[in-house]
Amino acid sequence: MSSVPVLIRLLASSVSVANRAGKIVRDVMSKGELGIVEKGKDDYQTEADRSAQRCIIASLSAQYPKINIIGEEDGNQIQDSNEYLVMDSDQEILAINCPESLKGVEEKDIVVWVDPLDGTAEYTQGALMLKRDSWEHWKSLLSHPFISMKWYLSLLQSNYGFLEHVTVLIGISVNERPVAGVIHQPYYKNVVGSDKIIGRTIWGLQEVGVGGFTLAPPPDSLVITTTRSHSNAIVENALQVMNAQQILRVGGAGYKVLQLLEGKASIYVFASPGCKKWDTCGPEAILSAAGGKLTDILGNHYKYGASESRPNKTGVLAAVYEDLHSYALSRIPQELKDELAK
Ligand SMILES: Nc1ncnc2c1ncn2[C@@H]1O[C@H](COP(=O)(O)O)[C@@H](O)[C@H]1OP(=O)(O)O
Ligand SMILES: [Mg+2]
Ligand SMILES: [Mg+2]
Ligand SMILES: [Mg+2]
Repeated sequence: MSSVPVLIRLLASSVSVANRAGKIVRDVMSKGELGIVEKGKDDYQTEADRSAQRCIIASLSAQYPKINIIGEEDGNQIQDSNEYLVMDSDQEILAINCPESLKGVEEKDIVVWVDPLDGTAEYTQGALMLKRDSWEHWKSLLSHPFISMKWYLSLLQSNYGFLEHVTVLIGISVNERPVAGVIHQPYYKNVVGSDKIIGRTIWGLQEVGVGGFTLAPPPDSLVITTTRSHSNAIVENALQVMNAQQILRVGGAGYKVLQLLEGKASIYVFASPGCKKWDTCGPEAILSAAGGKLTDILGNHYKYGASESRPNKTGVLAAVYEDLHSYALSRIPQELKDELAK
């Protein structure tokens, strides 16, 4: 076991712990007590964000004490409880042949960025639907004098779908660059034979490739994926200049990169400082392992060293093909770049 290079062991542990974190996310939702805390404008934290982060950080730091692990949520890193410790490792990942360039990486060279729940806005909005799932409740809402049939149906349809946008993100960086990552989707539904399976885990490793899903080419027409809960005038301006056939507005950085990987969207455009290093490290690692590119709106790569500032101040621009990324970059007006870089 110890002959397996630390980077491979860490990725194998990250896959296992992300699965467990996804179960925590679902369990908090089923219990119905979300414990929502407002951190800032349009910025929330729930019990699922806190518990999933405790699980990931406690488990990884117990096994890799010298790695620098940085999580989105504050104040819950140190816990005595062993309740959340996950010491399993994904066997498929453990069997991977480590690329020569990563064999010599030591714990002290690694920075891990953890987003225990990406898409918190969508998670809390999805809860609205699940919590009140009794038919009696929905029937009484329908007869309410101020609720129209149209509003009622759109609420019913949309809120369930939001939960699919939720992901757990673990990004592994070495020398400031993301080299491996995990995106776990706790509410992904799949049917295999007669079994219904909930949740899936996508991984990527530099020079090796990606797994846990089927990589697909981008759509024939230009489809943008972007924020649905953190828009503003500059974000909209950057979308308009792309000349796209379709704009998909979905939650979470992880989910949007998944849409690129699965051929549902051609480019991810977000001209705003809202995303942080833990939002992009894992997704960027997977996207680049698949041959794609994630940068800021100016076309520069973010750095993932432990001392880097957390916000991705100059936005996100990503695609699974280099030429799509270059096209998108060429459409962004200089004034918009200047405005974000200010
Ligand atoms: N203004 C913002 N404030 C807080 N978090 C943001 C903001 N904008 C983006 N994010 C984070 O980036 C992710 C992707 O953004 P969006 O869904 O708007 O495209 C969000 O799910 C959220 O991560 P998180 O849910 O982990 O807090
Ligand atoms: Mg958050
Ligand atoms: Mg996030
Ligand atoms: Mg988060």
